[in-house]
Amino acid sequence: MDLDYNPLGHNHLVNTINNQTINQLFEEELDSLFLDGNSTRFWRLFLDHLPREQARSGRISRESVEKMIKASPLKLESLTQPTLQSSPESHLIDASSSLGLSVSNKLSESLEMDSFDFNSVDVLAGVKASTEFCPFKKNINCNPNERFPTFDGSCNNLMQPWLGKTNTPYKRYHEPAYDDRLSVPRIRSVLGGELPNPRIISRLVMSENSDIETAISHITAPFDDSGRIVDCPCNSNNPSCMSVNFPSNDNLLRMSCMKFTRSSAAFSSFDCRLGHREQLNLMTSFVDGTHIYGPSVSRSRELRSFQGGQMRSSQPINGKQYLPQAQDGACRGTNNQIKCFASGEGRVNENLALTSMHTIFLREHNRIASQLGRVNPRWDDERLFAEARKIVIGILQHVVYHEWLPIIVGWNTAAMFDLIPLNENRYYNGYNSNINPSLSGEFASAAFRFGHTLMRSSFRRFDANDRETSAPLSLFDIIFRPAEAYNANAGGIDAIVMGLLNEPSSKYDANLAGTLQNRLFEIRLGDGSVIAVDLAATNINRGRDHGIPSYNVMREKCGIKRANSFQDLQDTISIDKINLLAKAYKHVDDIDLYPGGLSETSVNGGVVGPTFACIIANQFRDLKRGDRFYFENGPSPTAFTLDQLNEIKKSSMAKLICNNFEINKIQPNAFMLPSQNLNNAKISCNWLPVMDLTKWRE
Ligand code: HEM
Ligand SMILES: [Ca+2]
Repeated sequence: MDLDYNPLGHNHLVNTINNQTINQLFEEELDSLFLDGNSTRFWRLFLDHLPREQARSGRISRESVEKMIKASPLKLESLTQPTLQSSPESHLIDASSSLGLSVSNKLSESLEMDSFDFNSVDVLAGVKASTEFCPFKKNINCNPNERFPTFDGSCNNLMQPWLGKTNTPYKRYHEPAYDDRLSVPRIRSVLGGELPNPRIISRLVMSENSDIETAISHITAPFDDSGRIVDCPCNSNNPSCMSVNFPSNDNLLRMSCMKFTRSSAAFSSFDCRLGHREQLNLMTSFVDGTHIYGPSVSRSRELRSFQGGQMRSSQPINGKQYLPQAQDGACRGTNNQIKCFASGEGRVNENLALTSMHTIFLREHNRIASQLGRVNPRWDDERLFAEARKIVIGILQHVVYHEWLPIIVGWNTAAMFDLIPLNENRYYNGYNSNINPSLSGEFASAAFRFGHTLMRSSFRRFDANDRETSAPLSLFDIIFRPAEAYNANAGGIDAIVMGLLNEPSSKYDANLAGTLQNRLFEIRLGDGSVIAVDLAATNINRGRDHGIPSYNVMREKCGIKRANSFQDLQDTISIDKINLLAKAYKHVDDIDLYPGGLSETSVNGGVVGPTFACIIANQFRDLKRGDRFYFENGPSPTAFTLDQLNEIKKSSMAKLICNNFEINKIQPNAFMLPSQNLNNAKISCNWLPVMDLTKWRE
């Protein structure tokens, strides 16, 4: 089922609202919003930094604004994503977008709109904030012949160069479900009263169960995406805070409440139309290796060695190539001896399994750059780096579309959604500049978080000959704790990768590992009290914060019959799980998308259930058709030659691991467990096709 949502329907009524009125409203809101003197000044400084037609008196430089931001009383560090720092740019967008939301509220009041009437939100969407209050930079100059994608994703789409760029709003597959249609989180039950507390849902529906998948290797789990959060104290009245109260009899996590900060606000469109609150994607949306190379030119430069096209690396144990060590330690329990790792993505130390995925791609980049250097001895560092990056992005896309997605959404869905790469000697001609490649809220805030249920609570480690090197690691011990990467006797990162290959993932279900539900980012205080995060409750709360539609709404959007009762869910959810949902929720329409989707039975031949498969498949189709640099595109001056494309199509996750680890035998499909029968039995690495880089000789 194709998902489509166009927020701009009826905007003829807007003609009554002219630019001057809008500007005046923005000015008034600016003055009234931040009553205490300091913050008024603070936000004014932000807004002064916006592109203005008339210079404001007392205007200050960008550097001063950045200094102000650094010194600001806002705490940028977040509890749930300690390494994600918001940039001045995203603060700016938050500030002006919040202003836009207040103006939207004022306008709907003054025009006596009924904010529950969908048309009135449409009317707002027809009104644009004037450029001085619109933070998105629109005058991006692109070079259409540039062969390499930008680091921040801009200029991928030459007609709308900001599509898919860092610091741009998410899109939606369905209209948002905010309680006031604009920005108030979805917390109202359809029966009146409040939706059930996310922690209670988490405990009733999502508590740990240790079932494992029988076919899927643990290596499916560590793929990650984007986002941001600011810190928020419990029970705060600040409208940005949405703490989750904990029941006093909670025996798994004794805490009065879980802190939770709403994601920053963003205008939902680049021309800053008023209307619903949107969220901001800090990373590019494309499958473009941002996690390897960083989301900006400056970050990419920090990660490069500037010799032979190589990325910086370290060799802490046994001469093995590791990610470079980070200067600042955001890792828990880190002291001077135990260094965190650095990569293109702040969350690289989140857990060691994720760190190990980053390590695979770092090694592959450097291996390819070295080989290219031998093929083209005249290429300088810059050229080698850029070409190796382009190849690595191609390999990443090939692995994701050819091997990984068909396992996640099932081969049939993948084929139906045009996700499967073509056979060799053919270019793909499905690129369409009208497709918006941005990530959708339903995808990022619910469906793609399915990975959380695949995480197991322990990780075994093996050497190249499948002998266990050391005792298993607990998930708890590897979250922001890189110490075991440096344990040479246990085989370091390499042994963790071998473990992921040989061990099943946790089952696809509504249950999350106990560490994720009750002990994530746990801090024990001197007085014996505990602060921790429940990731299940967080995901539910995040969905409400973002106005993500309920499970039933998205089910229907995906072409599955809308359920009128809990019993009606039987077409996608087994009875025992329906019973759990019915215990937690009063009405079938109340079920949040995240636990609803995770309760579904997996699609045939896939991991996720039908609703998440639909959201994920739509998203990856948009990411393919909307990506001018999608590796199979061509022929064009920016594309691979057919010979080169054929080489990229030889790549596989298994070969990536063979290329970069001491390993003799591996299952050809690394995302599936090795089998005894011929399907996926381990074979010698030498039997896997080898990419021939001489096809890049110039
Ligand atoms: C030990 C493993 C993992 C941990 C500890 C972890 C933790 C987290 C946390 C704390 C958040 C932010 C929640 C919020 O405040 O809204 C998050 C978001 C997310 N996670 Fe994970 N995660 C893990 C693995 C995964 C995996 C394997 C996947 C996917 C395959 C995944 C996909 C996502 C996505 C898509 C988001 C939303 C990002 C955004 O839009 O901001 N995570 N995760
Ligand atoms: Ca599970």
